[in-house]
Amino acid sequence: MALLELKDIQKSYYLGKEEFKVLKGISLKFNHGEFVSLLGESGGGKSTLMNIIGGLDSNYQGDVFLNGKSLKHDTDKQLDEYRRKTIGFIFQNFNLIGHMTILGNVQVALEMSDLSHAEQVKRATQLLERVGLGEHIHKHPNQLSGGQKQRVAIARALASDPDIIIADEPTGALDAQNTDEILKLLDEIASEGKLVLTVTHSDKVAAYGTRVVHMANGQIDSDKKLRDSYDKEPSNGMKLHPLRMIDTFKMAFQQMSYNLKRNLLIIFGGAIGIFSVIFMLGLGNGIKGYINHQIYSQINPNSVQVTKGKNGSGTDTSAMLKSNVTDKDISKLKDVKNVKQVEKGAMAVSPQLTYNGKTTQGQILQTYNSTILSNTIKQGTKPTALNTVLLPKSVAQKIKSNYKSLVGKNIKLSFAFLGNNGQQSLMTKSVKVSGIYDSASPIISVSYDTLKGIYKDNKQTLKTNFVTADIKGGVANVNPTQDKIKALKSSNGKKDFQITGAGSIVSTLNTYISLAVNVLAAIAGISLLVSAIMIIVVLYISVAERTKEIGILRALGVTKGNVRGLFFSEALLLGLFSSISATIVAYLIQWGINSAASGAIDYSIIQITPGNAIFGIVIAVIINLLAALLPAGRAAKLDPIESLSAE
Ligand SMILES: Nc1ncnc2c1ncn2[C@@H]1O[C@H](COP(=O)(O)OP(=O)(O)OP(=O)(O)O)[C@@H](O)[C@H]1O
Repeated sequence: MALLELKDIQKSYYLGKEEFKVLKGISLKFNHGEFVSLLGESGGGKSTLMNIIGGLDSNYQGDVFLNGKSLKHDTDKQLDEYRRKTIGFIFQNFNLIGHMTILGNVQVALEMSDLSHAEQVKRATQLLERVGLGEHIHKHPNQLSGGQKQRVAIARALASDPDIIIADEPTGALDAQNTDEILKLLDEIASEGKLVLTVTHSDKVAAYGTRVVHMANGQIDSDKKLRDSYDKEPSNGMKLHPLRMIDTFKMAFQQMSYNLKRNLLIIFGGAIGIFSVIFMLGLGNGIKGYINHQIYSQINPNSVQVTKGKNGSGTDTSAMLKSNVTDKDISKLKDVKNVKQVEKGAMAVSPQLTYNGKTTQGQILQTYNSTILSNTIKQGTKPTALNTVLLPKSVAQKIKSNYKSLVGKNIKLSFAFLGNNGQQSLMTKSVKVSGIYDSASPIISVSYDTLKGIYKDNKQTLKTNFVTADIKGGVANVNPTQDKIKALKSSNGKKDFQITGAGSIVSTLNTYISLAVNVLAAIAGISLLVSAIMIIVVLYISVAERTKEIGILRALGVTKGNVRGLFFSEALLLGLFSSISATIVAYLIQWGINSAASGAIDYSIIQITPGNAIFGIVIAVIINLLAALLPAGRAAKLDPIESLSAE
């Protein structure tokens, strides 16, 4: 059985609907150890035939058999494997990869083998030594002469130990001396049992082989044996596979370092967008944290006020005044998970304080509860004793400039109330100042029993306008518990428990801050869109620049998927580098700003969480991979023959 057999190969090119028949029925058989020269007029279809034999072109009629097995119905992947294992290409214009050293150019074919990196380097070096380039292995192709370049191409073609070497005008660009040396090498390769197929215009080259095949008019018009072919079986070849992911990463990294300046600029551009997003999120955390810190240093976050009635939300006091929380409601609230205790509360509006003939108006009179932090009481104590009052500092100052001395003094407290008969009248009581607390909210506070007593004195009953629920555990429990309370049905069977007081304002405030921060981060995110477009453009340019390289890699048996992977790896690396550098810079700037601001505010105003950094990195990688979709797809679809002929 012949190593390679062509049966009635026909091939036409079409210009519009017009058919140009190039190959009109070629049948040939080739064996191991042959050095065949294919001669014929220019444009006669020699390269076309070689592309078919080499598995670069599968669009033809007739059949090619390798060891009796037809290639005709092979899939793209099988043809990739065929090129990888069976074919070694040598081109007239060398087709070396410019950004790799010549060692790299040979080694790239071995990346698809099972050899370790050290073994690959060893084999590539040996092959380069064999073609006489042992001293030049670290040079780049542009530092070599034409003859030297062609010897690199020969070493590369031999790297994967293929059975067939296809050399399309291997000496076309060389002088006489180099031609002789290359021919000698090709003959040596045939003598090792490989089939060497050369396309040539030169009779001298043709005379060097074991057989000359001549083509005319798309057919074989002569097939002459010049001497015996070499009677040697070739070695078993090596185990080969498509590029592995790590290899595509390595190649993408090499390519990036070759175009270092350009890639650094792209990384910088991408990093600006990621930095803005991470930094905005960190600033948002800081501002939210700072505001909460300020508020929670004055009120107890784990204590929430609950009232009843649709309009009782927020600080709507008139609605709160009408609200009446029943004992049944209170027992329901006590049953809510994480509610530690429930305190009754009541309130009145427009309280007046008279001391030494001087009257001051306050805003709200409220029963003392745990929303007031005891550490904000700077003078005196809580108003737990009957008929005592706790004053906010702002109100106390209005009564007496030396407000601290008010503690222990008796003061007249009066406030309006809506009587049982619907009439508004005034209640008055002399109370003792128990203490003064430091708060932004001007609430005058007495105990529930004190207020109840005043009502009783006036023959009125005190309604429980609200209750204070103490929530167990950390601040994190507050919001979920508030939600559970809001979802409860009250004694009238409706869902009308409301959260009031500062706690509800804090959570509303937090929602607004988060919203504002997310809007800012989204605006910063627009720069990510710009960087995505930049990546698309850069990768398209990269595909255009590397068209020839893609052709070379495909000829070596690199699959379409590998080519796609190369560009995805490049995009992924760009995304990782830009987002990691953006994260580092964001943390550095956070450190700088927080240290600089530490004198003015005792709080870290920028708080980038690990979650923010991971979010930035993941977003960058996703955006870059999405941006790579089109260019990578385009690169994978490139036709290897057209790519090889790209300038
Ligand atoms: N992609 C293509 N589309 C259309 N026509 C093509 C294409 N490739 C080759 N041809 C035509 O097919 C014919 C054979 O080309 P081919 O390159 O195989 O010839 P050749 O014998 O190798 O020529 P040369 O000795 O000059 O290299 C030429 O007329 C060429 O113009």
